[in-house]
Amino acid sequence: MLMMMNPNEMFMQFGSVIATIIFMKAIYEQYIPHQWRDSINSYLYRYTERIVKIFSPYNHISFDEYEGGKFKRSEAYTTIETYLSERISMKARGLKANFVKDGKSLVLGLADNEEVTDEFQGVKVWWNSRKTSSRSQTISFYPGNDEKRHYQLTFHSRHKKLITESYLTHILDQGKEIAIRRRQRKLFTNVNDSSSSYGGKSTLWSHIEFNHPATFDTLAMEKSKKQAIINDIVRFSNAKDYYKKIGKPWKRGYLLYGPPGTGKSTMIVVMANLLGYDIYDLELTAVKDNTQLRRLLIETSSKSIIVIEDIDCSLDLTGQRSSQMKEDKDKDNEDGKQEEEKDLVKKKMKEQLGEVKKSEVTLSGLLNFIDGIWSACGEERLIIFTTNYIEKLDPALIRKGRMDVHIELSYCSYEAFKVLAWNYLDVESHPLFERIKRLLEETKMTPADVGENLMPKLLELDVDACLENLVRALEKAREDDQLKVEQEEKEKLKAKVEELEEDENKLILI
Ligand SMILES: Nc1ncnc2c1ncn2[C@@H]1O[C@H](COP(=O)(O)OP(=O)(O)OP(=O)(O)O)[C@@H](O)[C@H]1O
Ligand SMILES: [Mg+2]
Repeated sequence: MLMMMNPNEMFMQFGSVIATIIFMKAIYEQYIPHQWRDSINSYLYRYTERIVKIFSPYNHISFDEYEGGKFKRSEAYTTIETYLSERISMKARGLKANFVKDGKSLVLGLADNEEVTDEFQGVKVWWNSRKTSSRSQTISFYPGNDEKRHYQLTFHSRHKKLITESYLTHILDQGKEIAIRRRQRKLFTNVNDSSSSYGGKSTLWSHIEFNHPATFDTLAMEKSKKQAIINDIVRFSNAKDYYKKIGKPWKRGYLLYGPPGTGKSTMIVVMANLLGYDIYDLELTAVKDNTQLRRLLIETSSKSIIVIEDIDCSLDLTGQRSSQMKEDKDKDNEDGKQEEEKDLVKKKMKEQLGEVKKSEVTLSGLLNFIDGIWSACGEERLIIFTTNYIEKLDPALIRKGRMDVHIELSYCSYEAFKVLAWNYLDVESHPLFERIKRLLEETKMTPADVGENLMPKLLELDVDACLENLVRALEKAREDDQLKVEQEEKEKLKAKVEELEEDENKLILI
């Protein structure tokens, strides 16, 4: 019939069909009560959908919001919700906003009955967020519809293998990663009685929310060295199968060493921020004994960094195995004695403050903690030691397999200074940079001190004043170094003279 009509007639016919549909819709919305319309709509939708499905070349997979009745939210649904909200909801017209757990940030997701497309290896798929409501049979405190939500994935049946074997795994992995990045991270520290509880269980760790702004971009360090560290930790965090293949626990040790104020603690923070890990700051002197040390390790969660700062003066571990080696070294290293006294004073002060209970943690307990049988409990963990004196540490403590990567954080180089100049003053070049470069080559100044000298002292930012302030500080440090060298020369000369006088006296006596 259609073939015989001329375009005008066809247009007229088409127009009258549309007018009839609009008229029927108006009658329907006018006279059918609202609460019936929902159920009629869902019946209509369900039956049309069934008919469409029979003839359609497309497959569908549904992911219900709840599994096992109404009580347990499906993990797959939550992960897909996270994936869609981060990856593709921006393409959708209808969005809804939810708070994430910490109640601080809003997350946008797909509004109900919204459709959005995604692409995977060149294949297009469609995601629908569906809400169906049915009169609830159960007695509920909140009479009304028993709303059920689900996501529906639609794809062409010729891509069934790719979607079911790769795409679904891909979005679940991505969704989990996004969730970890979004979760509120924690900073744990050990307490020596299980008074605190976490997740409803008593634990030896107490925690606070961890929000530290430092990133690898703000860390003052040579670019190549920084990139090598980033590659190493990112490779580690993606190496679950690799560690399984080589039969090793999925953990990696880092020893950060260098003078005070060179960024060891900052490095720990930027590593945790990059990987989205929690930090367990382990104060060894507060650990009663090896058993408690093992318990602390067992209670740490995966995707975390276990930190022992200043390992050289945490416990008297170094004296337990290499006393002979230490004595030899101290003999010909006078300032070793002063350091020794300094550490002893530090420890005595802590004991007086009652901080240092007599801890019975032994070196072997610690060695096993890091790379023994116990170290295999839990996975995806970094263990980081920091120290100002690497030479004091027992070789067994820092061998490969325990401390796999040794990273020296040292005095500020010119390249590191430029990172700080950008962080503090938003400048990438300046006439004073050449002078500062030369001074940094002649003088040792830690990034902490460089940063402090760059910090604007006035309300408004005066870049020249800040850089001039740093130049003055570097020149003063250079003078102090020269004075110190002259002083040491004088000491040596004086000691030499005394030695000669002694020999002369001996000669006279003979
Ligand atoms: N390389 C760096 N990049 C950026 N900031 C740094 C760097 N090194 C030190 N700082 C700054 O100096 C301060 C001290 O740094 P940090 O605590 O990391 O030093 P540290 O090496 O851990 O010192 P210590 O050995 O005394 O514990 C921090 O506020 C940090 O912002
Ligand atoms: Mg530190």
